[in-house]
Amino acid sequence: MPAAGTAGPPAVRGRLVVAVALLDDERRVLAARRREPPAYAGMWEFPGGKVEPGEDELAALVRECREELDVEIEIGPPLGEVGLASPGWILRVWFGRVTGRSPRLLDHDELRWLAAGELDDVRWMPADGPLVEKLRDALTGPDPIRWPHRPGRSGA
Ligand SMILES: Nc1nc2c([nH]c(=O)n2[C@H]2C[C@H](O)[C@@H](COP(=O)(O)OP(=O)(O)OP(=O)(O)O)O2)c(=O)[nH]1
Repeated sequence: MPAAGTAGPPAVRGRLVVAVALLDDERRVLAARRREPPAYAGMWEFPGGKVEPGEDELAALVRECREELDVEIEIGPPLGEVGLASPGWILRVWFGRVTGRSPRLLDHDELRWLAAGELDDVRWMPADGPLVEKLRDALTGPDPIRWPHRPGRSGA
C-alpha cells in the first residue's frame, strides 16, 4: 500500500496498441472502418486495441479479435510498429490469419479484404502509412509467412 497521501493517478506513461494484418488465402488483408470517435470515423485500420496494464500483448490481440470480429486468430510474425500521436504510445501490428468462421461486424461499420493493389482504395488512419507500405511490400514479395508460425515473446 502506498503511504497515506501518495495515492493518486499513475504517472502518464506510454502504452501499447496491438493490431493485426489478417491475411486470407488470396493474400488479401482485412481492413476495418472505424465508426468512432468522430475524429477517426470513416478511417480504416487494422483490427486491434490497447493492451491492458499487465496483459500479454498477444493475448490482447486475441481478445480484441474476439471482441471486434468474433473470430479466433493465429498470430504470425510482426509487420512493424509506429509511434502514435499521443506521446509514448506505440502501435505494433502483427500478421495473422483467421481460423474458423468469418469476421463479423461488431465494432466497425465496414470490413473489406484488400489485395495489394487495393490498399490505396481506403483512407487509412494517419499513423498507419508506413505499416501499409511495409504490408504492400510483403503482399507483393515472396510469401513472408510460413504457417503455423510460433512467435516468440516480443520482449516488450
Ligand atoms: N486498432 C488500431 N488502432 C489504431 C490503428 N492506427 C491507429 O492510429 N490506431 C490508434 C487509434 C487509437 O488511438 C488507438 C487504438 O485505440 P482503440 O480505441 O481502438 O482501442 P480499444 O479497442 O482498446 O478501445 P477502448 O475500449 O480503449 O476505447 O490506436 C490501427 O491500425 N488499428
